[in-house]
Amino acid sequence: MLYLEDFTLASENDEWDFFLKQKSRAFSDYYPFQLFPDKQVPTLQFEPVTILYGDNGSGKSSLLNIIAEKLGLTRGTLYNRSSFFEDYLTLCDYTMHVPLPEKSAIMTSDEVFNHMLNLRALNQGIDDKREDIFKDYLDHKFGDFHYRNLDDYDELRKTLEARRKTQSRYTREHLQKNVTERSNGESAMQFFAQWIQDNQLYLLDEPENSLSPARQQELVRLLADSARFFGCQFIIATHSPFLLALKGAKIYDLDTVPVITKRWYELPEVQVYAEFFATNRDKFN
Ligand SMILES: Nc1ncnc2c1ncn2[C@@H]1O[C@H](COP(=O)(O)OP(=O)(O)OP(=O)(O)O)[C@@H](O)[C@H]1O
Repeated sequence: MLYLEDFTLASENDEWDFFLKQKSRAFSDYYPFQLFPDKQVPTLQFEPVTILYGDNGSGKSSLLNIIAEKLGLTRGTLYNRSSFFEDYLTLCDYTMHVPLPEKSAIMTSDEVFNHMLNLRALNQGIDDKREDIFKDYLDHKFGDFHYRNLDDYDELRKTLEARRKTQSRYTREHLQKNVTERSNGESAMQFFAQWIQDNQLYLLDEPENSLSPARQQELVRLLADSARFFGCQFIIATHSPFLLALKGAKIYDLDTVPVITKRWYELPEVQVYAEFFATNRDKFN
């Protein structure tokens, strides 16, 4: 599905005009101004899956964030805009094919990381509570309790229960189970599987982070199916050879001047992997 048809960054002339109108010159950092003119980025024409490729610092994340902020996409963590970000956005333009679905969002590694921290905090809370329940069990099992009147009924009930049950059974029955423990990669994959909904536009910034090669391939299947069968559009910044090889994806190479589209096997990073495995082929026999 196509929601966002194209996106045009501020032109070099727009950037110059903007600076000529500035009264103050007291800034040393004009980000994201001055990042893209030298790269000669054309109007980006999107497909159901479009990938932004480039070396570290080539501007993939910046481009994703500019698109996300211009479109007003939802994001799970705060984005710290620089002083000139808003001015820059006014100089960008885009075409929507159909109105933007309302749950469309950008996802960066911060969101995945937060998800993992939340799971851990939840389990930590449960673990802390377990200590309280252990203590409660021992107090009731071995405490010197005397029933006096109806106000003590609750304590009596707990005392009888503690004397009847083993510590582990008592704890189990009073405690919510820990959220299933997962590795970082498993949690990240679970996050994507839960987070991606039908018929939305998603911008993903290096979603391969913390995923093993096998899980990256699982993510590729999820993204391919979501785009093909469930009405999603994706714009992805990535270094992952598996994601770069996503079937039918259009890839913009931000390292080439002017920026052009390439096939996945033409990309230098993919060729590095190919050469490495070709050089070491004898070790696999
Ligand atoms: N908030 C910011 N303020 C100033 N400069 C920034 C800011 N964010 C990024 N930059 C600069 O913009 C350039 C592009 O960075 P960006 O993070 O977009 O690259 P990237 O291609 O996503 O890199 P990577 O693959 O390492 O994630 C870099 O030189 C970076 O230092």
